[in-house]
Amino acid sequence: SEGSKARHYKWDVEYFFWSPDCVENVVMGINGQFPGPTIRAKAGDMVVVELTNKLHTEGVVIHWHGIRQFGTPWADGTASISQCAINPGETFIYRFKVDKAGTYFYHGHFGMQRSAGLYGSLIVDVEDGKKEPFHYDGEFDLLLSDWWHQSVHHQEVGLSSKPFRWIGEPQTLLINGRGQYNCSLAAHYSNSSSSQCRLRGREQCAPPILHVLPNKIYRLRIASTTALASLNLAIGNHKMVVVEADGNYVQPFAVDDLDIYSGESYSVLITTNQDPSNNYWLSVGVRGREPKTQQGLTILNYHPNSASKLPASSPPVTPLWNDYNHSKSFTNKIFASMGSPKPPRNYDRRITLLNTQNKLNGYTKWAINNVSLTLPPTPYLGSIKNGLRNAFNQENPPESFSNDYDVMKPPVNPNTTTGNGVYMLGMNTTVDVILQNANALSANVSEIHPWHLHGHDFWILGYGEGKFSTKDEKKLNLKNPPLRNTAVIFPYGWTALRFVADNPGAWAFHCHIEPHLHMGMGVVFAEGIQHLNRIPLEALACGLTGKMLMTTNNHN
Ligand SMILES: O=C1O[C@H]([C@@H](O)CO)C(O)=C1O
Repeated sequence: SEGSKARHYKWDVEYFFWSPDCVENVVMGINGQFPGPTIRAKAGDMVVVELTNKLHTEGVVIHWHGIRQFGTPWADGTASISQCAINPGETFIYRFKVDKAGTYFYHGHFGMQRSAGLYGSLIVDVEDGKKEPFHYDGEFDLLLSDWWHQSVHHQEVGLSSKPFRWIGEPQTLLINGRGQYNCSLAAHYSNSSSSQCRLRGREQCAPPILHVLPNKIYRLRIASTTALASLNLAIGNHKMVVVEADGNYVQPFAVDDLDIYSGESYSVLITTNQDPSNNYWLSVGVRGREPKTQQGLTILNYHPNSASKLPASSPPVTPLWNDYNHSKSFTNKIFASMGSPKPPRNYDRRITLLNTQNKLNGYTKWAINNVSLTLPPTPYLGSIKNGLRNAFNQENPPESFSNDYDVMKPPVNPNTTTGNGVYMLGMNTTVDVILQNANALSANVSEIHPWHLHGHDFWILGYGEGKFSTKDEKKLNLKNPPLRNTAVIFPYGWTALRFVADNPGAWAFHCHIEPHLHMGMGVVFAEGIQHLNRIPLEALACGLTGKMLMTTNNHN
């Protein structure tokens, strides 16, 4: 359309010293900023990011989470899948269209670089002349994350050591990259041992205050790029009306608190109609795992109160970590808004993916249908396009798992295998995925896993308990299922998804918990790569010699 334009960014990715939680550490940031700069564009715009790798000894890529990359699969920013990691000193230009208004973010997608701090917000406004289907007077973007004091290198080595060393729970929860480790903003209200923070407000770890006027409506765009934590967000005295999820409008519904899993985003509307002589807490707490991390806090500051005026009551209490009924009741309120695209009535192929924690020669892994993903050195996009059959396992990974597998018990035989095969999907076919959760290695443990799909949105047709069976099919929602790019599986449960394989490319589908992906918890889908005319050489070959050799050997 006429108003669409290119939004140009020039970014350097580098490590620098920073104090995200008042403790100095090393972060991976962009142009000296942590989190990285916010991208703000309008639907229909072209985003162009000229990314230079200023790390000393590591490659890097950036994934634009929630952007489907129609026609530009090489810009999806997944190392080994859509491109070679960008070498130190090299510049790669990401060029892609943002075709749908919504709340998105971007993050590293090589090793565990997202955990190192490589992330930022990506907000797409409606195109000129169009309106959002709701009104608001102001907006805040809240990017939630979790933070460890141990370096990501240390974490990666621990996870792939024998015996396995788990990363543990985060030290601090961050809101827009800011949290407090050695003090609490709300110590005043509790009899805990932590001391009251004495922030002057200019520190890197000072909370991002939400300055509001009374009797207005604000849109909070909330996205979670946590490495591990499932979160619950609440604002004292204020209801939130959920209007958007993962860049798709939903039927508005009001809640007191909101569960958000890594990889998800929401927009909520709040009305500042409470006693204007007070300020109010915004709290973020851990759910789904036994919390060992203090709530993340900031303040909703009513004008003209001072931002340092403490609220009259203590921060909202996060629901119990294992109150899964609370989580499910929130999830079950999310439906597509009227006028949203509806799913096809039938599917062409159903893939059932069993999620298990396993062992491999004494190492701890996560496996999908007993295959733990290890990415090959050659990006799939190039090896599939060029028919390089030695680049990865050519057999189709398993479509399902054995009928007699008991999802309620630890695996009888915990030994798994590694693999790097690809689910080749027929172009424009309708694919159903049943994500099946199961018991982990220890008895009576089954964890939450948020699954994120690249290159597509999917419809969430339903959630259920225990093992998915054919009688569950009749209960699937084909009427108004929400479109999303991330869906959670609850402990011992299943989640049913449907999408149309209509976007030529190689697409990751994986657990968005960073250490779980590192341990193999993902699969790769590919469709229609033969329909792509030309893949930019710089995505598939590194350095000038790589490009030169690609050109001379390219017989396509
Ligand atoms: O992958 C994981 O490993 C640990 C635990 O299962 C073993 O220490 C944990 O909580 C995970 O999510």
